[in-house]
Amino acid sequence: MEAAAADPVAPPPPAGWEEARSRAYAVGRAAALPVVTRPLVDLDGHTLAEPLATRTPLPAFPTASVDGWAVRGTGPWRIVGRVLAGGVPAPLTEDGTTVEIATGAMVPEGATTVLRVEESSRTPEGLVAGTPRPMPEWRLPGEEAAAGEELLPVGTPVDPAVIGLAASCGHDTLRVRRQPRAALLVFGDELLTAGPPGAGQVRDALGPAVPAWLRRYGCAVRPSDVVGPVADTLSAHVAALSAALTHADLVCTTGGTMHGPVDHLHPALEALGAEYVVNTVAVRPGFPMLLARVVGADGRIRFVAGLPGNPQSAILALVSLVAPLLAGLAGRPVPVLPQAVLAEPISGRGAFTHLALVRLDRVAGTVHPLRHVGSAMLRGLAGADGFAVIRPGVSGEPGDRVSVVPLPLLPGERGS
Ligand SMILES: Nc1nc2c(c(=O)[nH]1)N[C@H]1C(S)=C(S)[C@@H](COP(=O)(O)OP(=O)(O)OC[C@H]3O[C@@H](n4cnc5c(N)ncnc54)[C@H](O)[C@@H]3O)O[C@H]1N2
Ligand code: MOO
Repeated sequence: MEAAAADPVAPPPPAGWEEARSRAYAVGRAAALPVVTRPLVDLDGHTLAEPLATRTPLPAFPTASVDGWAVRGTGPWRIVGRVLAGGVPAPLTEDGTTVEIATGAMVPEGATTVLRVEESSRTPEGLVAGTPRPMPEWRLPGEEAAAGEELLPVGTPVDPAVIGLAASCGHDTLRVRRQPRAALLVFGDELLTAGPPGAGQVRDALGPAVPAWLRRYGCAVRPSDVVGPVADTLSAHVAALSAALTHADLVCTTGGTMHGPVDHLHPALEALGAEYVVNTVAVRPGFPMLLARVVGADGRIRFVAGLPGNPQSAILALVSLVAPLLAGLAGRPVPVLPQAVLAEPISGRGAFTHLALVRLDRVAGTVHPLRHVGSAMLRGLAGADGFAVIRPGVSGEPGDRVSVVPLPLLPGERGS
């Protein structure tokens, strides 16, 4: 029997959507960005490259938690001084004495308790009287953390809460992964870059939008890193990609992912010696999305994410492939998708995963499919919180728990 000859033009089978995400994360993790030292003010959005440990016990000294009187022995007490926050007080050496103390001040050695100012009174002789509460009114050293204790693991995203904690632990700088640098090349020289569409021309909707999404995923994108429309020739595509790859860790491209007469992305990747990580994904919409890896002459690894030209499909490729890639590059854990309950049916897409635009009802914890969700449309996306994942072979029924791929929205957007 003769073996069937391989069809030289047959496309590779598409990767499953989950598999594509795992591969994108794994190649990013294997090429994690270099570790740098940054001052606290520049840390927001970075990722810890070392565990966050406290340099001292927290608190570092016995700290009064109320304004009042640090007393020794039983009262009434004779006033021998005052302790304000910021210094080391002299010890209280004699029973029956007290010092006035401010919240946050170091409790003097020898003090037996602290009496709240509003629960104290003065005797006619000018002594302090009152009944201290049974619970201590000061914080003990190490109550929150012991010296050297690890508070957050490697891979933790740095947010304002983490920055505040790092400062309270005595850090001036932290070791973090360098922020990824991204570039965008818009393919399709028929696109309009200003004014209303018409007469066969559409506005470039991705050149203005994709950099903003990339910044929300933590990338640095300079205005000069956004280039296009690139001329519809192979040489222009190769030149634009080569230039962008010299400084970007990730180059996103839009359009040209298929094999039409002016689709030059695949031949350009071949010319650059890129290897596919993912070449088409069994997902609707967004099927032609791709991710490729380019190893430079210097050994540095860069990535090209090919976002399909249909605008909603391009964003779908961002949330599907680029988000896990960036998590890997930053050394973060695999992104875990939140779940929600479907409020209305959503059809399946046969053997493909269906990513359906949904709005989240934050009170009910349900997701609702939107209208105007064609892959060439952006109207649905502008009201969406993310995409419900309808797995291959099934349809989504009301009451089903489904994973939701979130859009990287900020607080206050979509009414949250
Ligand atoms: N024979 C086939 N043709 C197509 C298939 C297929 O399976 N067989 N798949 C379709 C799917 S699905 C998609 S998605 C697109 C992907 O095409 P490309 O990535 O090659 O993109 P283009 O052909 O350049 O453009 C597609 C579409 O999107 C518009 N576009 C492109 N860039 C932008 C932009 N920056 N802003 C707004 N709109 C943009 C462009 O005008 C086209 O209408 O291929 C299908 N074809
Ligand atoms: O996958 Mo295309 O993105 O369906 O329009």
